[in-house]
Amino acid sequence: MSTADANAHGAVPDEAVGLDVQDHVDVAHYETIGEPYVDNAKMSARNVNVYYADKQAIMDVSLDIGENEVLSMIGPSGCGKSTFLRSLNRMNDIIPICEVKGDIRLDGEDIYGSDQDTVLLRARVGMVFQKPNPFPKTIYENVAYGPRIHGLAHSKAEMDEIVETSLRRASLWDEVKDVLEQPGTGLSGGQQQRLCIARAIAVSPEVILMDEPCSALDPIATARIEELIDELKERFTIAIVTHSMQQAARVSQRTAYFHLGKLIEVGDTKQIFTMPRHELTENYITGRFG
Ligand SMILES: Nc1ncnc2c1ncn2[C@@H]1O[C@H](COP(=O)(O)OP(=O)(O)OP(=O)(O)O)[C@@H](O)[C@H]1O
Repeated sequence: MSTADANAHGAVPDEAVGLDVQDHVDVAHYETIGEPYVDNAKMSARNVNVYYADKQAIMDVSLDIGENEVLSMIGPSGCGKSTFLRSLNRMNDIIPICEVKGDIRLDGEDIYGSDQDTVLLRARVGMVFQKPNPFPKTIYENVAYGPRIHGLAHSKAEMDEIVETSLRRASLWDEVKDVLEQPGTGLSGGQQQRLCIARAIAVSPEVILMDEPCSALDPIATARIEELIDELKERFTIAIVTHSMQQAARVSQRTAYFHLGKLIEVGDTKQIFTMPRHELTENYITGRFG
């Protein structure tokens, strides 16, 4: 029996599953259960290890994100979901003590290669954060900023077109088309988050990373973002970190469960939530810890 099978069949000690003792599970040698790889990978991570100085936050994670899929990443607080997500567009580079090891590819191209331009990479792999963070500029300028620095528009008409298309795709155009010169910060929280999504879309990304994009929003604003995610996957590949299992179940096709820096289980979202194979996954989704 492999380590993975042993884990799946209850080799995790009983005392490892309580609310207060999850930190004591020694996950370092666990193998991922499920299928981390897909045929149509847009991004692929292999043997990724991430450190903050001496502390290891991600342990040997291998995972694909399939083209035009929504992959959700779930797990207890501190399990490394955001750290892994940030590795996918080199946002961790801005944390001096953070070191990423392993291989991460976008369309087969090594994103940590010495010739990679991180500004261009972050346009191709955009990010939406937990707290809506519009620039202190007009609604129009929030969306136009990225296309301008990347030279994507050659005239005012072209820029107008990009701004309108991005706001339409972010499902915000009808609400703001008459107030484009007003500050983005004056919008409601949900509108601000859709503005941030429009800003990410405006530079024509291929992948959008979302780090708990709804955690600061009310249920109605959350529902709108979830609908939007469903529409966006027609054009983009999306990876989302969420604390809401209902949200993961609603928006994603595949779900990855992390625990103490390890990718414990990954698979079809329905299977993860109805028939988890690993005891740690089951304990988390049934609310025994998290
Ligand atoms: N900038 C940092 N410096 C040092 N340690 C960090 C830093 N960011 C995260 N960590 C540590 O790395 C580990 C993983 O953190 P991370 O934020 O990735 O987890 P998470 O699963 O996203 O947590 P949460 O659900 O609470 O947001 C934690 O132990 C955390 O304390």
